[in-house]
Amino acid sequence: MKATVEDLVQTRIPTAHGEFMLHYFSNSIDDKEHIAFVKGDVRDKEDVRVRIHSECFTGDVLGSRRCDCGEQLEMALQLIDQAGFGILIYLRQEGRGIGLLKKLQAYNLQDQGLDTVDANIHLGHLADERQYDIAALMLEHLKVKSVALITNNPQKIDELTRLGITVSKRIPIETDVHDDNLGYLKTKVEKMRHMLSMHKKD
Ligand SMILES: Nc1nc2c(ncn2[C@@H]2O[C@H](COP(=O)(O)OP(=O)(O)OP(=O)(O)O)[C@@H](O)[C@H]2O)c(=O)[nH]1
Ligand SMILES: [Zn+2]
Repeated sequence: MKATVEDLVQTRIPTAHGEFMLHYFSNSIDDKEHIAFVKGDVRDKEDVRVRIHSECFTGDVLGSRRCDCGEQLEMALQLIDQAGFGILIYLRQEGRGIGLLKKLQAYNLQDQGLDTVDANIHLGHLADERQYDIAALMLEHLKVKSVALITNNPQKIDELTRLGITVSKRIPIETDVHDDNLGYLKTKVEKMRHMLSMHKKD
């Protein structure tokens, strides 16, 4: 049976990047609270700026410098605001799908010398367990014609395309490289094919 999503509540959220409508979705795949944060009118539009952001409690909420998530979240909202319309999909796939507990254990393994990929594998997981079916269904529901995807990750483009979404463009989202995130970003480039230029800020 085909998976489904249901747009249960829409509510207005004013932000530093203008006013958004928060769409709370339920779905037939998991019991998590996935969100589409929509600015302006996206219906039947081409090249809609879309960020598919995976939950990162440490980066998004606590401002951890181990990763680039918090900065990317802010940048994505800015990019959407600049266009006047767009969507931030917030998927509850903490720790690339392995959950917060395992991600924190993986951090401790990384402090012992493993990289992000090997730490996941050491814990019995794949390097990346995320799925994008729910995001694709949300985009279908919002009637977006084509997507300018805000990402450095080619796998996200491949997966969305496989799921029937037209990705017309890619918009890079690069944050500053510093000592705390250098290893993490290098592993993304070397092992996960991320398109990052790795400019270090002096
Ligand atoms: N397992 C694990 N997950 C991590 C780690 N660091 C960050 N994450 C999670 O990674 C997810 C973000 O994915 P990233 O690989 O940083 O970036 P991406 O979303 O694939 O790519 P972009 O679209 O270019 O940002 C979030 O769910 C974070 O919680 C880590 O060391 N181990
Ligand atoms: Zn993060």
